Amino acid sequence: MLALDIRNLNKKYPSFELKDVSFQLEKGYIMGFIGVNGAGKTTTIKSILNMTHIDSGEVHILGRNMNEHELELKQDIGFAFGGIDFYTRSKIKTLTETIKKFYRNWDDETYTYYLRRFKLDENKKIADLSTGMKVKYSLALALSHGAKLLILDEPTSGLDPASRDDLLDIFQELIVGGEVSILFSTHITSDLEKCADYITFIANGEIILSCEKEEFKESYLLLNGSASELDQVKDQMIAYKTNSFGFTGLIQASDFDPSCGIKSATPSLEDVLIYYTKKGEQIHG
Ligand SMILES: Nc1ncnc2c1ncn2[C@@H]1O[C@H](COP(=O)(O)OP(=O)(O)OP(=O)(O)O)[C@@H](O)[C@H]1O
Repeated sequence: MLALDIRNLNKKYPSFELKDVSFQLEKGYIMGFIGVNGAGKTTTIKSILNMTHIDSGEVHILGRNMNEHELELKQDIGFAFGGIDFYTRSKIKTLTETIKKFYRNWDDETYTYYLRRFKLDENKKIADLSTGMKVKYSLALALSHGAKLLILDEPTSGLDPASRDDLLDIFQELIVGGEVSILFSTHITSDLEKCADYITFIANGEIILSCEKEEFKESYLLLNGSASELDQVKDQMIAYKTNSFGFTGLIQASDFDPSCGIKSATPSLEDVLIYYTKKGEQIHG
């Protein structure tokens, strides 16, 4: 069963456009949503959650149409956009009392567990929390009402390395059993190396590739060659940089003929992001 099924989302801003965005997330898995600044991650996430008007397209969550079943579905979705920046003069305790009333399956025990795990003091005011603490508080809320689908926009970006590692452990704990699915956007590719099952990559409002993580990496090759070998592959490469030894660049695996003798290796996710960003340009290293 699909936890998330997004079909042909289109949305136009004056200077940006989501173009036919489609991807699917199988129930019980973690999907990392990657792309550079301004690629359209937040716009896609807001479109999924009906927080922005879309021009066309359909979103199905846990088998139901989001437009037709938004209120029920929001009970099953935990979402977080960075930290909380409203009711900043309230204490955590007071804000939680208000928010929990919206959720049928709110669980005080789970909430207390995450407050402890994130070392959050309920008596602190929102305004007095650090950026990372605000992120942790919004995650504690998202995790405490039995959500079956978590949609998190850059959940790890304000966190220190130990907290980030802990959060990735929590993600992995949550999907055990196959009932919970997670979509999270990030720039931190090491987070994805650690815990994503699937990768969806967006650039300029278009989905470039959405598939299982290893398949994603194997779709590309990192080439290392001498200056004289560059001419053989230059036109097929996504991007490359030259140095005193020759060149390094990214190519679609299907565009590469291994018999040409140029050294190739599977790239890291970071390599794919970096070179794709420079698509069409030549980087002088
Ligand atoms: N309300 C809006 N009105 C007009 N343009 C917008 C609006 N919201 C976003 N945009 C534009 O849409 C583009 C995509 O923005 P979006 O926030 O979706 O990117 P992102 O991939 O989440 O980037 P980042 O990694 O920086 O958060 C940007 O060029 C942005 O300026």
